[in-house]
Amino acid sequence: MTSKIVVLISGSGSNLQAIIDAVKAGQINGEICAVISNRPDAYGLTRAENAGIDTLVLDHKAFDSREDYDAALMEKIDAFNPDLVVLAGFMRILTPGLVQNYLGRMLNIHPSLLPKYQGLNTHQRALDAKDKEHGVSVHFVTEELDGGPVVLQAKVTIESDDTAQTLAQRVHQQEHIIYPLVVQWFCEKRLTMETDNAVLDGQVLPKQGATI
Ligand SMILES: Nc1nc2c(c(=O)[nH]1)N[C@@H](CN(C=O)c1ccc(C(=O)N[C@@H](CCC(=O)O)C(=O)O)cc1)CN2
Ligand SMILES: NCC(=O)N[C@@H]1O[C@H](COP(=O)([O-])[O-])[C@@H](O)[C@H]1O
Repeated sequence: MTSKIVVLISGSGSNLQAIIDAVKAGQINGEICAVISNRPDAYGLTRAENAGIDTLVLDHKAFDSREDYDAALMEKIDAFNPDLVVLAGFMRILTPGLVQNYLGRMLNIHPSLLPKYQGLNTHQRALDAKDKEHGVSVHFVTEELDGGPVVLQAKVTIESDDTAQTLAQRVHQQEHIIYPLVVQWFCEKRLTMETDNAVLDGQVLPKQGATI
């Protein structure tokens, strides 16, 4: 049975593109039913249109409150009755009501080695802290911002001449490898969220997720 996927974006959509490519290549047994953006200018919308995927813009600026926005967003998402909701650079903090509705079937990709650097501006924060390594985490979405069970991480070494831009570029490369893999695990029904844990092939994953 092909899994139905709705992807939420806010920007360039390079992670969306990686997932589109993996579906097209048969790596992911799923169908991207729709791509929804909170920003009308997101290039990811063009990527979706080029792939023949339905797109929808739900501009958060058109709503009076976060709750009103999320209620409208839920209505749009549920119209596709997805098995999985993928946040691919979706830059809105989601309210508890929406998160509960998709608990265990909503994934996010975050550009840090969680639990380090939840929130924004992660690359510069890692540089400012003079960290030796950085990376990316794919996790289930819970009410706690970037606090959900981690499924998989990938690491990159921070070089002495790195800027936030050069670091982000190397992190992106890892993102495009691990996100399609995690989506594939979910679509193969190998990956679940049980209480506060990510479980792969029946095994509870460690705090930092699986290692590939
Ligand atoms: N309840 C949750 N909502 C979201 C999660 C989550 O784990 N739980 N993950 C984030 C994704 N994210 C980082 O990975 C993230 C996105 C947005 C923000 C943020 O501060 N957004 C601001 C607006 C910023 C902007 O428009 O540029 C806001 O919503 O006011 C922090 C982290 C997705 N949501
Ligand atoms: N807090 C969420 C966050 O910062 N997510 C990050 O936004 C970028 C989206 O790129 P993309 O639009 O090219 O996929 C990615 O680097 C992702 O890790």
